[in-house]
Amino acid sequence: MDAREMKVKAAEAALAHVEDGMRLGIGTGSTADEFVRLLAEKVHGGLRIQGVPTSERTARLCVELGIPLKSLDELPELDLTIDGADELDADLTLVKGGGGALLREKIVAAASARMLVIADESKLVNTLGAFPLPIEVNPFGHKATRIAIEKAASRLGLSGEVKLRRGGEDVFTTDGGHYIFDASFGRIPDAEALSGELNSIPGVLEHGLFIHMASLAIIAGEAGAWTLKAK
Ligand SMILES: O=C[C@H](O)[C@H](O)[C@H](O)COP(=O)(O)O
Repeated sequence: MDAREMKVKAAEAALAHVEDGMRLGIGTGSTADEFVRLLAEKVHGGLRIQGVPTSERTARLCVELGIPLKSLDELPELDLTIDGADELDADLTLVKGGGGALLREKIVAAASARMLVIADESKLVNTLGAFPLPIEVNPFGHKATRIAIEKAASRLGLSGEVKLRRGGEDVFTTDGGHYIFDASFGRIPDAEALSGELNSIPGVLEHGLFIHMASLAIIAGEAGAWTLKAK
């Protein structure tokens, strides 16, 4: 089974958690896209849901496939969000933002009663940090913000390149018009401490560590899909 087939397996298993009438946060990325495609089939078969997309990319795919959408302002309380991750550990702490959608993803997940993560087994790690941590920042003063991020990391004994994400020739900008730094700190032994340090920097809008947000993960591997529950 290749990575794409595993993503489809995880997405299929996630569909079992979607109930008629739900207000559903819809994630971003290649795994979330597989979920959207399967969800669209259910919607065409009569399932009634209202979706809130976590990015313009997901919104476009949902519209193309006929999934009814609302904005989070129209539907500020959600039953369930289903989203992918770049990394997750056994405590269901996540690294997200590889696709640049982390701020909206975190806002939508925080507005949801439950967050369900779907991933292929390559995303499950013992310690987070092999995937560079995305940090969304205000373009204003972003160089000063980078220095503040490096200093904050060094207070925790972390170091590594903090690189401004580019999209081709240009600086990558998020749906909200912000920049992203990808921080290669290596292993993150204390995600809560790093989160606290990053959140105290004024130019940081959000970081990709999702802590105590997901209640369940569906991981797909060669042997099929299995679930991991938050402790
Ligand atoms: O910003 C993007 C999101 O956090 C994605 O959910 C994450 O990057 C995982 O994406 P994929 O399913 O493509 O690996």
